[in-house]
Order: sequence, then structure tokens, then C-alpha cells
Amino acid sequence: MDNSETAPAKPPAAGPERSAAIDVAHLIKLYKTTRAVDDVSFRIARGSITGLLGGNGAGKTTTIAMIMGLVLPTSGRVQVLGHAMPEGSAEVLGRMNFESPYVDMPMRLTVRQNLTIFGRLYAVQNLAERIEQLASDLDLKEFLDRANGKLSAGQKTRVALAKALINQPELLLLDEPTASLDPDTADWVRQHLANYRKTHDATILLASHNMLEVERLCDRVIIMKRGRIEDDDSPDQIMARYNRTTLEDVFLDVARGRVREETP
Ligand SMILES: Nc1ncnc2c1ncn2[C@@H]1O[C@H](COP(=O)(O)OP(=O)(O)OP(=O)(O)O)[C@@H](O)[C@H]1O
Repeated sequence: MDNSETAPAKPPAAGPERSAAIDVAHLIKLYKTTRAVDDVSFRIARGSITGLLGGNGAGKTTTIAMIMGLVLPTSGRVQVLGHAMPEGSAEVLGRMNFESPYVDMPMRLTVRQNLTIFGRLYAVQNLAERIEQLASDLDLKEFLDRANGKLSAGQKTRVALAKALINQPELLLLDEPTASLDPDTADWVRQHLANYRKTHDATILLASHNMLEVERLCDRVIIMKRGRIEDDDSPDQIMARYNRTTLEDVFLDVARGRVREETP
């Protein structure tokens, strides 16, 4: 019998697929006497780009490392794409990726060899084609067969981005994605990330010291200071709250302990 007319409407799918991309609650990381991350909670909606700002040692990298399951929290909870980390890492690691210009790839291998290794780790289908595509998208063709150790810092950053996109991740964690890039290339990379978010409905969390980058790229900004969240809002709202016209001025206010404008 066809009972489609009378069957009650299905409730929206619950569970992992409908959850936030990242959900951290009361995250704490202690290193002996250092409170690297000190009771941090936030949820990041799927399809958004969020900037993690803060001075040196504010806890940004440690937070990202705990989200990736690379560093174990002292206490607190991390969920990524609906799965608890690090327990659920087998479920999610293939759907996320990470880029940091401070993590070097093997220097003697060529760019193509490096991308091939990472592509295999992620079991990427049609890997050779995927590498060609990335080389074309990120303008790597000229040095695809050059050893990684013989690239300029800016070229390495682009290769690192190619590595981060190799598995077409749903969630991309970036640590200083435009470090060492000239302004033109940096702008072009930002455009690429914005397009990637749009075409893949991807979620991006990026730590950056480039305030203009965050202002241009991010829907939301989380400002950390000494392991804690100092502010969390859209760039416009944050600038309005501090009565500033640039995030750079807000950053200086936070770093130097100037009090923000009190909202009524
Ligand atoms: N493995 C570690 N052992 C001991 N202390 C650590 C370790 N990793 C980080 N820390 C400390 O934790 C604090 C937060 O460091 P973290 O690298 O998360 O900061 P950050 O915001 O990423 O800084 P930066 O902008 O300089 O990269 C710092 O005081 C740092 O010295």
C-alpha cells in the first residue's frame, strides 16, 4: 500500500550530519604551570569561515591541535563533524585537513611526490588528476617536479595549501595560511579559500596575525588572550564594540588591555 499521503512528515535528520562543524566546551590544556587554553567554549557552524586571533602564546595553535586530536585536552570536550575527538578521529580525519607553514614536508621529495604521498594517505581517487587540478588551481605547475627543499617560502605555502585541499576536506584548519606570501599572491589565496568554501560548502577555521585578512575573509572572529576567549562576534560587531574601524586597532586594544566600549 502506498501510504505516502498519510505518513507523518519525517523529522529533520538528527545526529552527526546535522551537528556543528566544531563544538568545543570548557576546553582546558595545562602544560605544567602554563594554562595554554583555559576554559574555552565555542561552536562553529558548517559552511562558515572563522578567524582565531590572539597574540603570541594566546593558545590558538593549542586549540587547533586539540580540535585535530593531536593534543589531548587536560579537560573539556571536543566534537568535530558530530564526532567526539580524539575517540572519533577515524570517522573524521579523512574529512578534514590542516595547513601550517611551520610544518615542513620532506625536503628531498618533489612537490608531486609529496602530494602523492598525502593523497594516498587520504585514499584520494584519481590522484594524478587531482594533483594536476590543484597544480593548475594554485599555480604550482612550474615547480611540480622540483624538490620541496628548493622552493621559496611563498611557493612552499602554496604547496602546503595544495596538500591541505588534496582530499577536498569538509573542514579546513589553517594556521597562518598566507604567511610569507606577497600581497598579490596572498589576496589570490584568500580568494581561492573563499571560493573553496562556497563550492564545497566547507567550514574553515584559521589562525592569523593578518588582521586585514581576517576582516576580509571571516564571518566571525574569536579573539583569544592568555588561553581565554576575550571576544567572539562578526568583525563588524567587534569593531563597533571597540569603537574602532579596523581589527588591527581592536587587536592592539585587546593586547594592551584597553577596555572596549560597553554595549548598553
Ligand atoms: N608543548 C608545549 N609544552 C609546554 N608549553 C607549551 C607547549 N605548547 C605550547 N605551550 C605554551 O602554551 C601557550 C600557548 O601556545 P600556543 O602555541 O597555543 O599559542 P599561539 O596563540 O598559537 O601563539 P603564536 O601566535 O605565537 O603561534 C604558550 O605559553 C606556549 O609557550
